[in-house]
Amino acid sequence: MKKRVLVTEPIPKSVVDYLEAEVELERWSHPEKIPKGLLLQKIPSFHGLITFKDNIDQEFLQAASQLEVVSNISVGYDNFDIEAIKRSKIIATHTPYVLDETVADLIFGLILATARRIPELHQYVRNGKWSKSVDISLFGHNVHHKKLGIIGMGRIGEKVARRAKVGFQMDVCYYNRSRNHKIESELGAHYEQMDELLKTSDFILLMTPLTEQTYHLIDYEAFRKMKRTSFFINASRGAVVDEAGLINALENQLIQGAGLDVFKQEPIQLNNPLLKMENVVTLPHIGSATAETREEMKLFAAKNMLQALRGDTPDAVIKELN
Ligand SMILES: NC(=O)C1=CN([C@@H]2O[C@H](COP(=O)(O)OP(=O)(O)OC[C@H]3O[C@@H](n4cnc5c(N)ncnc54)[C@H](OP(=O)(O)O)[C@@H]3O)[C@@H](O)[C@H]2O)C=CC1
Ligand SMILES: O=CC(=O)O
Repeated sequence: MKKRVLVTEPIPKSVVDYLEAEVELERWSHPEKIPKGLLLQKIPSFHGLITFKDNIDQEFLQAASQLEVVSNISVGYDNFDIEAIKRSKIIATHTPYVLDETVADLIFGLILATARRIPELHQYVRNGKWSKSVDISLFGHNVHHKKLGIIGMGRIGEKVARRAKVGFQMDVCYYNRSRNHKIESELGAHYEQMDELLKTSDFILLMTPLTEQTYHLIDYEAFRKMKRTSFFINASRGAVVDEAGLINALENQLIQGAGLDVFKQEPIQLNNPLLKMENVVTLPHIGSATAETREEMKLFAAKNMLQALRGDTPDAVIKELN
């Protein structure tokens, strides 16, 4: 008898066909997330779950009596309670590498949009304000040859560093808990302690995972150390920043602007003060959201699932569970 897999995110036909060759599939294909109650009701009859952002917590795991594998369609897995999964012996996988270039492209888009004020000027043209040469008060700032500080120089950070060094001749420094010797020797990016990076960078990119250690890693005190002319970019997870501290820092002009793909609460609430600030560019968590890359991520998640259900080691088991 075929094993049963539940997929709670829309997937393309190619991935459906790939999975159905080996397993019996049930799909939740609505644009809105599956309600938690319904997921808990359904999950006892499944061996596998392919998910995008469902919370895989203790309550879910208790209900998932036959579950063997949970496969996340994303590289970040802060929606997983890793300690609870360890105790359950369920295999958990994610989708690293396939999205790195795409997310790095988006991050450069955010850097450029923020420094060159692209959304604001786009609106200026559309609102019919372009009647003479653009006033100096609307000029942006250079990106090329500036200093980029990356907090979290991992797979995606490296791709951003490459773009910054090769395409924009930027001075790139980074902070991690451990040294990334490859990026130092290949690109000449240099390691700096966090304080030094905060004090000297023109652009500060946050690219760590969200963990207990990184929760509110950047708070008001961190913004106080940054240059008043600096731009803060976050494409990691909203909770790696203390969002109230960021709002405060922007209101007090401790930094010049921010480019944000991720927020404390997603979707963002419309009364969030960040949405009223001209010097803040906001995106709806779309780092990996191109048609090509999302399809590749879904295929990768499906491969991880089938490998695990066959008893093989999946290509991308979450490292704490390896
Ligand atoms: N906006 C979007 O759409 C997307 C967001 N993301 C987010 O980006 C994150 C990073 O992805 P990826 O590059 O693949 O991950 P990696 O694991 O490859 O890189 C993460 C880096 O963060 C560093 N890091 C981890 N913990 C700390 C810490 N406490 N202090 C300082 N540095 C730390 C790690 O170095 P070390 O261990 O040496 O400290 C590592 O270099 C994902 O977890 C996800 O949350 C990912 C894809 C798309
Ligand atoms: O945020 C997206 C991810 O892949 O992580």
